[in-house]
Amino acid sequence: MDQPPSHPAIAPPRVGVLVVNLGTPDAPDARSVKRYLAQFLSDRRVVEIPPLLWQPILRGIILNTRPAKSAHAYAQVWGEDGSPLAAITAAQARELQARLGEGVLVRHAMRYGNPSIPDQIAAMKAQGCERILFAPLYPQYSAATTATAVDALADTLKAMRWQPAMRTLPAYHDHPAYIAALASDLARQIGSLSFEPEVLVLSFHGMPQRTLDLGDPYHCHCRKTARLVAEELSSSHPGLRIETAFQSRFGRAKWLEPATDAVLAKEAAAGTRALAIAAPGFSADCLETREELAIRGREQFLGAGGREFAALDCLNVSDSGMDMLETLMRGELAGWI
Ligand SMILES: C=CC1=C(C)c2cc3[nH]c(cc4nc(cc5[nH]c(cc1n2)c(C)c5CCC(=O)O)C(CCC(=O)O)=C4C)c(C)c3C=C
Ligand SMILES: [Fe+2]
Ligand SMILES: [Fe+2]
Repeated sequence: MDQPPSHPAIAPPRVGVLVVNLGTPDAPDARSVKRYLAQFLSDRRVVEIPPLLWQPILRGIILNTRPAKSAHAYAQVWGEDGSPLAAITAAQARELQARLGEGVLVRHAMRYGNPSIPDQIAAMKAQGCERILFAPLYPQYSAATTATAVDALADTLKAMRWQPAMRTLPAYHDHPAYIAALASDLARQIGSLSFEPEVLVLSFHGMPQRTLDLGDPYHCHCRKTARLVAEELSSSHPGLRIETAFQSRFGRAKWLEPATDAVLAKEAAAGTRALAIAAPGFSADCLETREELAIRGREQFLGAGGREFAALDCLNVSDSGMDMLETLMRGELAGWI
């Protein structure tokens, strides 16, 4: 029988992967932070207060006070390659590109700030991507993170005549590859500490309690991640107690509890001397891990009587972290590559 004709001259449609994270200011100064916070905190998925009430508070108070304070915090963690969140997200995209090979174009975008989602989708389309996997790197789904990133994608597509076909990466809070990556990376980091922690605190970014009451799955996703990681770690570290907490409270409303700073103070007061803290909900180290946990968390714990403290790294571009991201992306790209 004749072989079916091959068409070497016709290149297959190019597939793209756009990894997305929250975003960060362009520079650690009050002006840049103000621009970033104005965009971030005007997002109605993030602050669910009617704009007629919220915008005067935001423009009249918050944007006149917070940028200077936050810029000081950013300056403490800013590296030679800029904001840790930006540098690590870019590195994750480069590493994924190397792993997925030439048939797939990998880029990164930020929900707030740069590089923006519309700019990156347009650039990928211009480079021939007719199919794009949109991958917000939030393991736990929330409307304030995952949904708003997908909203920005939808707005982008709405303005395009010739849209690429899209898939979005689902939450992966209980994906076996994610749990295994966390358990092995945390075990590796704990094993290389100069002390043995009595407690490992798993600190997730907080959300208003109201979002849980309204049906946002974020809190349940965080709890499930913590339970699964604790189960995996219990075999390698049977004596290690694991606690879950929620950090970064913003505003006056009630947020998810227990609050990380309260847990650190309570542990020290109860006699815990050696403690490690990790932030499994952040795929890249950022202000909230390097400043809030590693600097202020340390001060809180040691100031309340603790002796040994370690803030562990996020998965970032570790081998286990990148193995996990490659597994997730290949799973979603099935049938496309
Ligand atoms: C990982 C998930 C995140 C959730 C959920 C989240 C909710 C959330 N955040 C704020 C307010 C702020 N967050 C800020 C920084 C920040 N938040 C996340 C992630 C989540 N936020 C990250 C990765 C970062 C770090 C960004 C960086 O540049 O490194 C900030 C800015 C910093 C500051 O001024 O403190 C604010 C403000 C709300 C209100 C919210 C839930 C509704
Ligand atoms: Fe946040
Ligand atoms: Fe914070």
